[in-house]
Amino acid sequence: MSIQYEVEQLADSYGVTDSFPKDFGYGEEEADIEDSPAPSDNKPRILLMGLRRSGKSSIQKVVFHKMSPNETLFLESTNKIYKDDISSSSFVNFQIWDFPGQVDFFDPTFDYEMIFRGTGALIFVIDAQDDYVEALGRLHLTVSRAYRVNPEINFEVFIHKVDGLSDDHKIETQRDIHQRANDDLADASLEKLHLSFYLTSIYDHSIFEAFSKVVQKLIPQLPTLENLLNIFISNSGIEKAFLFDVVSKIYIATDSSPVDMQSYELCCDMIDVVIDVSCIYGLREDGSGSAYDKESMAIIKLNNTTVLYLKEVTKFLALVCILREESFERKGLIDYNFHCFRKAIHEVFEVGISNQRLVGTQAVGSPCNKAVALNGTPRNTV
Ligand SMILES: Nc1nc2c(ncn2[C@@H]2O[C@H](COP(=O)(O)OP(=O)(O)OP(=O)(O)O)[C@@H](O)[C@H]2O)c(=O)[nH]1
Repeated sequence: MSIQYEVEQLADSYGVTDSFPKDFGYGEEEADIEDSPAPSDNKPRILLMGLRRSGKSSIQKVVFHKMSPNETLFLESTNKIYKDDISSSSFVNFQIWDFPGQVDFFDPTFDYEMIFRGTGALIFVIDAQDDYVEALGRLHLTVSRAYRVNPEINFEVFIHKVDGLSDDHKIETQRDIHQRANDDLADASLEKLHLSFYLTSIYDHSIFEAFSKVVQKLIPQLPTLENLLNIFISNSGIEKAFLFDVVSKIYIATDSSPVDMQSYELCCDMIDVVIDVSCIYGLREDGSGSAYDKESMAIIKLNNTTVLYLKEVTKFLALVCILREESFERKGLIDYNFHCFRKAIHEVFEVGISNQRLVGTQAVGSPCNKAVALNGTPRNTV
């Protein structure tokens, strides 16, 4: 049971003391106070850009609005910037701006400096099933403009719709796009501008994985979360643990062992099952109540001696673990360690929230604005 000590040490390193309030209710007023720390337009943003029909709106709808991939076939073309504030339902307190296909940087009504200044990440979507030469030109123009305004932005390139490509074709497309995009940057003496590439599709979990990585880069507490997860799993005999944003199923942190897609998919499926069952049988007779609350927990034993263990951490976050049946015999220890882990997570975000308040007066576009504000644990004090 050494975890408690180590967890407390970590929390202490964040300046947490025992006198911190420990009531983490889910009352509506509490949520209101923390959910609206700034006027919505000032929230850090993630931009979705790319050519027409590359799949931007589909990505946003599938990841954050539970739209089924097939329904995206009927999405209409976006013709103005669509600002989606997901902070009321998600841990990550940011806005996603979905741009219409062609953004004209020379249009005087388009204030791109203002937009890029408050941006944490710019996702550029390239349709891998289409000829991507034009998209590469657009990518270069967009990232070079954005970089000049705000070099702190994370530039992420989604090579999208790869469900239609064979495995060899996927690798070849990624290599080619990577090479050409970086050559264009080198020609413009922009070697310092770093692009990250992901192969994505809305028809599998790759889009959630890619979005997880994009969001993780914007979470300042990530190293602490990873440390806490490492301590938790090594003291509990757990093989893999993910900290999930329940609503979007993006994982905001995991322990440092490598992520394999199958484990991630298994945990995503578990969240779906738990929420679906809870929606059907967990609400009160008059339909009130919540499908996910403090009591939410589930254990699923698979027929291959694997156990899945899910528990609520905060209003928006759940811990989902994969472990062997033998390790689950020490369930008491796991539950106790989880209790310490949960407490530490709350404390980490308490500190995050108080720090946010301190820097809250800083202007949009200042370096600290790159990190997204987080919907940690709502509290009743301002
Ligand atoms: N095969 C496949 N099709 C996709 C994928 N993502 C999106 N699509 C399809 O691509 C088409 C265009 O998607 P949209 O999301 O409307 O594209 P957009 O980039 O928002 O388009 P604009 O609003 O015109 O800029 C739709 O028919 C989607 O169903 C994917 O991962 N795989």
